[in-house]
Amino acid sequence: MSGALAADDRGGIVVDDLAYEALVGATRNFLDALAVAVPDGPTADRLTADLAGWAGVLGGLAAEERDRLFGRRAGIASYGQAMTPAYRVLERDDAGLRGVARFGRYFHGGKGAAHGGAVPLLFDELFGRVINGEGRPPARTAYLHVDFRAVVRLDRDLGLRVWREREEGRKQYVRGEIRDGDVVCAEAEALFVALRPGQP
Ligand SMILES: CCCCCCCC/C=C\CCCCCCCC(=O)SCCNC(=O)CCNC(=O)[C@H](O)C(C)(C)COP(=O)(O)OP(=O)(O)OC[C@H]1O[C@@H](n2cnc3c(N)ncnc32)[C@H](O)[C@@H]1OP(=O)(O)O
Repeated sequence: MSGALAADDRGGIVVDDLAYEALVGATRNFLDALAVAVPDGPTADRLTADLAGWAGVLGGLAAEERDRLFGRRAGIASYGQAMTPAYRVLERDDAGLRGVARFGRYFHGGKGAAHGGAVPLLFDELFGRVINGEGRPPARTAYLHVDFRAVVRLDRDLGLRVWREREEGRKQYVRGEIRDGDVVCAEAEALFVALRPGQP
C-alpha cells in the first residue's frame, strides 16, 4: 500500500491511498456511465435518493481545505480527483512532467470527440502541478492559450508532456502538448504569476 494509515481528529482511520484511488476511479466510472445512460423514471428516482444519501454521509465528514484528499494525493492517479480527465504522471521533475491521459465518456463534446473545455481544464491542472512544485511559492494562472490541432478521441491513452519554458521574476511561462500517437491533438502555453505573501 502506498499510503500509511493515520488517525484523524475524530479518532477514525483515514482511508489509505490505494482505497482512495479506487473510490475516485469508481466515481469516474459512475460519471462515464451516467453520461451515456437513458434511465427510466424509477431508476432515476432510486439513483437520486441514493446519491442524496451519500452526499449526506460525506457532508458529515467534510474537512478543512488543507486536510482534504481530493486532488491532494501526489502518489495516485490524477492526484486523487475526478474533476479533470483522468491522467497519470509517469515521470516528473522540476522542469516538467510526462504522463498519459484518458478522456472518459463524461468528457464527451460531440461526434465522439472530447468537449473543448475539458482540454484546457486538463492543461491548467497539469501546469498547476508543475508550477506549484515543492519549495516554490504558489502561483496562479494569468492566461492559458490552447490550440486545438486535432480532435481528442475518447477512451484512448494519450501522451502528455508539460515543461517550464522560462521565468521572469514572478512570471513563469509553461508549455504543454497532448498527443494521440504521433498526432498532436492540442498544444498550450500559459503564464503563471507567483503570489505575493498574503495574496489570495
Ligand atoms: C493555485 C494556487 C494555490 C496552489 C496551492 C498548491 C497546492 C496544490 C498544488 C497544485 C494544484 C494544481 C491545481 C491546478 C491549479 C491551477 C492554477 C489555477 O487555475 S489558478 C485559478 C485561475 N487563475 C486565477 O484565478 C488568477 C486570477 N488573477 C489573479 O489572481 C491576478 O491577476 C494574478 C495573480 C494572475 C496577477 O495579479 P498580481 O496583482 O499579483 O500581479 P500583476 O502586477 O497584475 O502581474 C504581474 C506580472 O504579470 C503580468 N500579467 C498578469 N496577468 C497577465 C496576463 N493575463 N497576460 C499577460 N501578462 C500578465 C503583468 O503584466 C505583470 O508583469 P510585469 O511584472 O509588469 O512584467
